[in-house]
Amino acid sequence: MLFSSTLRQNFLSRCTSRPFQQQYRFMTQSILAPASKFKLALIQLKGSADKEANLAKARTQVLEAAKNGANVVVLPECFNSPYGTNFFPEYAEKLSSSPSVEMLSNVAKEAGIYLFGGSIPERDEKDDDKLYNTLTVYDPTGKMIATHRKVHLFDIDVPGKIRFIESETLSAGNSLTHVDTKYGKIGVGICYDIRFPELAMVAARKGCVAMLYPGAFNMTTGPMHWELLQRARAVDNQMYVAACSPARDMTASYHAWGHSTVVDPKGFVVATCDEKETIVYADIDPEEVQTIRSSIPLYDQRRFDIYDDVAETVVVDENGNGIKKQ
Ligand SMILES: O=C(O)CCC(=O)C(=O)O
Repeated sequence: MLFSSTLRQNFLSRCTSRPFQQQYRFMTQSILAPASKFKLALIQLKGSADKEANLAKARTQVLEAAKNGANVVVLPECFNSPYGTNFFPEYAEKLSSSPSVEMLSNVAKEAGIYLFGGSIPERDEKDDDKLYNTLTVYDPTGKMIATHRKVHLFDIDVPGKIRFIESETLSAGNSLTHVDTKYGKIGVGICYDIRFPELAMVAARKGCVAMLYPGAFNMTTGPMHWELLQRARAVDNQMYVAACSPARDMTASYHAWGHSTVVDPKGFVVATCDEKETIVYADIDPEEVQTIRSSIPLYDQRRFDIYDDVAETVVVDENGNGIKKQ
C-alpha cells in the first residue's frame, strides 16, 4: 500500500480548496489515495438484440477474466442492448428491479472482483419518461458501490458520416463519480465523457490512480480520436486511462470501433486489440504514477494564480475580444 496514513487522507480531502492548493502547491504533486497493484481486464463483447443472451455472455466473460487473474473488470457501454437512441426506451430498466443489475451483482460476488458494469439504459425510478446511460459498479461481495450517469450526451453531426443525437431519448447525469476500491480510487466516465478533460483532471486531483471509460466509438470518430483521447487524458493527468468498447458487429445498425485499450501514466498504450471479441488485460501499478509525477512534476508547476476560471463561459465579441457570457 502507498500513502495509507489517515493524515494523508485528511490532507487529500483538504486539497480540493483553491486557496489551499495555492498555499501548498509543492505538497500536492504526487498525492494518490491509498493504492496498490492490480490486474485490469476490459471485456470487448459482441452484443445482440437479445438482452438475456447479452447478460449470459457478459457473465461468462467476467468469470473468464477473473479466472485469468483480473481483480478489476470492465464491460462496454450499453452491453445489454444494441446501441441506438431508438433502442434505449425498449431496453431501459429501473435499477431497483433490473435483471442486468442482478446479474452484475451476482457475478461480481461469484468472481470475487470489482466490476465496472459497462453501462445500461436506465429508467428513472420516479419519472418513467426519463432515461439515462448509466454505469453501475460492484465490489467483490456483490454490493453496488457506485453509479455514474453519462454526463455529456453524445450529440454530434459529421455531415455524410455520422449523426447521433443521444439527447433525443436520454437525459444527462449531473455528477462526477470516484470509486473507492481496495486497490485505490478510480474515476469513471462514459464514452463521450472522455472528450471533456475536466472529468479526468478532477479525478486525478482527487487522488484517482485511473480513469475507466466504457465507450462505443464508431467508424468515423474511432480511428480519429479513440486512442488519442485516452493518451491525452493519461498524459495530461499522469494517470492510467482505459476504455472498453463493444466488439464490432457489421450486422448491427451501429458499428463500434472496438480497440479496447489501456494507456499508462506516461501516455504509452500498454494493452490493446482489434475490433473482434476479446479480453484485454493490463497490470496497473500506482508506482508508475508516482514515478512520472516526480520526473515531470506538473502538479508542482501548475499556475492557479494566472488561470481564468474555466467554469465561466466565454464568447467572442465583434472586436474579437473574449467576454464572459451572462
Ligand atoms: O465521441 C465520440 O466520437 C463517440 C462517442 C460515443 O460513441 C458515445 O458517447 O457513445
